[in-house]
This record gives sequence, structure tokens and C-alpha cells, in this order.
Amino acid sequence: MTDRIRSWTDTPSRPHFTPPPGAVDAHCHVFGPMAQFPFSPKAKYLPQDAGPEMLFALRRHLGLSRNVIVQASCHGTDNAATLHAIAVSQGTCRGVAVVDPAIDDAELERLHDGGIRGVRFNFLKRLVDDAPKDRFLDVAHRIQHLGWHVVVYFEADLLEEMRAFLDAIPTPIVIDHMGRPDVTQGPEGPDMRAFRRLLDSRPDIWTKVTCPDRLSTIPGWNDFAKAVAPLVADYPDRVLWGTDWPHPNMEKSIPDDGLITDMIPRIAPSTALQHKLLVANPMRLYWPEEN
Ligand SMILES: O=C(O)c1cc(C(=O)O)oc(=O)c1
Repeated sequence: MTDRIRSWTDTPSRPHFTPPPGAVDAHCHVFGPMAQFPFSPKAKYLPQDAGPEMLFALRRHLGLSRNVIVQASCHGTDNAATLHAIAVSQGTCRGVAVVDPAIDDAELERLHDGGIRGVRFNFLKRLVDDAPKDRFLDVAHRIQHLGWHVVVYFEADLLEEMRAFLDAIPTPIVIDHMGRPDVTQGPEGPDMRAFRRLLDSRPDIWTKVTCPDRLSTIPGWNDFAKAVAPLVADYPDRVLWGTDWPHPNMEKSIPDDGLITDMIPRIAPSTALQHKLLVANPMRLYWPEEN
């Protein structure tokens, strides 16, 4: 690997939208700092440092209160950077880990004590070398007693193939970025219809209505807003929102976090929906003891 890449801006615009008190950014990452937390030898990208202080500065700028830090693929199965960010957050962060399926129960307990509340299974070939479904299922059974959930990242063309695996997961499931539908097809397009069938198949599948910058094909992201708003309206208790900062792999088209935050009222137009999306739902999943 050559130069370390930068996929975020230091000067995001200030959003017009004011998030409600206690709003959670339920999908973001930290990168390094590398000197303290080296990247995985298997990492598919080598980013510049984007540690917790930068994340907290962005959070203040956007008017958000808490973060759920999702272990980024560049850190492999060593969750030290994520745990560090949670540890210095004074209770304002929780996390989702990526684990080696051979992990033992004592290590899972240690992750729980460090603020981890879920494991992520990543099926994107450009991000990971392998995704062993049988071993992932074993992990899913072993985290059940901790009250954790499973976060799954896959692309729309894999959805049908994923169904048997998802059906067998015994914990709640959160789908990253809606399984990356083609939003240009619109809210009634085949990708969104297939995704709704998945959500309808069991009541404990949640999704992150995230990443207009990744999924939209047009400036202004109208296709994303149009395709996603009906999903938020129809599944208001099972949706989560996040910035996706520091936007892994988006170095060629760095998104503005202010504009990402301004997508919220476009997909969740009422204050009631905004409160569910930003406060009630993520709190139920990540800080259940406060409910
Ligand atoms: O689409 C991506 O490139 C991407 C990568 C990662 C990661 O590297 O963990 O996480 C995401 O949520 C999205």
C-alpha cells in the first residue's frame, strides 16, 4: 500500500437542521491514530488518522450528543482503536466490534465492559478477504446472552443469497446502509421492494438509513431522499441514522457532513420521526439501561 488516504473534510458546513437533544450518530468510525493503533496487515485502504478528538469536534459542530463507533475494516479484528475512543468518551460512545470467530467468551466479556454492544459481519469483497457464514453464525449464538445484536454489511445483489443466513441469526440484526439499494430505481424499485420484504420477514431487523453520498448518483441527493423517506415512514421504530464519518474510501468525492446532517429532515420530516430516528431508536439498541 502507498500513500495514506484522506476521505473527510476538516471544514464541513454547519447544518441548517438542529438535531434534538440527545441525538445519536449511530454509524461512524475512527481511524487510528496509527502510531498507537496500527492498521491491519489485511487492510484494503490505509487512511490518515481520524481519532476520537476529531470525531467529538465534528459531533459538536453538527449538534449531536452521542456516537456509535463501528469498527472499520482497516483495523481488522483488533478493536483497540474503537475501544480507546469509547473509553475517552465519558459514556457518550458505544461500539460495534469486528471479531475473529475464534474469539473466546472472556474476550467477548471484555469487549462488553469496554462498551461494545454488537458485532459486525462484513460481506463486501472489496473490504474483506473472507466472510465465513457458518463461523459468523456461531459468533451470533455466543453473543446472544450479552444482549448484543449483529450488524451486517452487504450489497443489494447479495440480498437473496443472504436470506438463509439472516434467518438463522438469533439476535436482532441491523443492516448497514440498507444493504446498498440502487436508489435511482425509486421507492418502489426492485431493490427497495426486496429490502422491504426482508424487513417484513421478522420484526427485529433494523436498518441504517445512511450514506446518501455513497448511494446517490446526483448532486443534492434527491434520489436518495425520495427512495428512503417512505422507508423511514413505514418502519419508524427500526431505523438508525449516522454520518459514516470519516467516510472510508470516499476520498474521490469527499462528502460534507453538514449536508449529510441536513438529509435528516428530508427523510424524517416530522419531529416525532426525527426523535425516533435520532434518539429513541439508537438509545433502545445501544443504551438500553437508560430507557
Ligand atoms: O463502503 C465502504 O467502503 C465502507 C467501508 C467501511 C469499513 O471499512 O469498515 O465501513 C462502511 O460503513 C462503509
